[in-house]
Amino acid sequence: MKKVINTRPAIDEKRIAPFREMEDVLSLSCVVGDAMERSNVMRHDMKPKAANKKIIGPAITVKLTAGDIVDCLEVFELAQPGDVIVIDAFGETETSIWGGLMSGLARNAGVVGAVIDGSCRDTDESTMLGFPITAKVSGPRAAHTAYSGRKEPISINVPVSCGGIIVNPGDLIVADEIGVSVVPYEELEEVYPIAREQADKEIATREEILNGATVEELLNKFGRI
Ligand SMILES: O=C([O-])CC(=O)C(=O)O
Ligand SMILES: [Mg+2]
Repeated sequence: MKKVINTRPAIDEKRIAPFREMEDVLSLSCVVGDAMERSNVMRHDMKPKAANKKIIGPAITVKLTAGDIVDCLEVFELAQPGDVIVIDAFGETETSIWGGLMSGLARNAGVVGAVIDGSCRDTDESTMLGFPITAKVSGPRAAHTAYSGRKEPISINVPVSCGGIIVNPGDLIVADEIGVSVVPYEELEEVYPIAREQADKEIATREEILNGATVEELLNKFGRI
């Protein structure tokens, strides 16, 4: 059975850290999407299914095979602390490829969340562990791995399609209760100052609105809402 396991190109944590420090920013996936002129925003149906907290970190990618999707048990040996596991399960909704025990293994590897274009289950377990999952759907039916023991076909650290967006290994994932934005690794340094500036403007605008500012006043001062 097909098995491709690539090594991810080295990640410069200095490019990732400023985004991690934005964890408290409200509407973060929107701010980051805006900073890329609305590109690289996943489909609306990619939503938190467990432990509703933000997921910020570089992607380790998993590509599964439509018609023969499996549990990606090998990814836990490859994931680095701080990683986000991004799984392309071809949007399959009737068979879950992630469960609560896998959340425990991911957490032990230091993984900060999973983003799945497909289905997950055992979401109560993942919430109990504080391990956030964003996925298309959730449902109880398992993949065949639990019965067959087969963990292939699988490709790890290849470009994948997730929520309608191409994700390369090392791209930055920003997921919150609203959705998921993806910053290509080579654009991190360009996108960060734009996102930070918009976040700061929004904080100031929010304050002005609480103090009763009008749309005209806000446009004059900030140039946008
Ligand atoms: O079969 C699965 O999807 C895996 C599972 O339940 C778990 O990790 O707890
Ligand atoms: Mg389970």
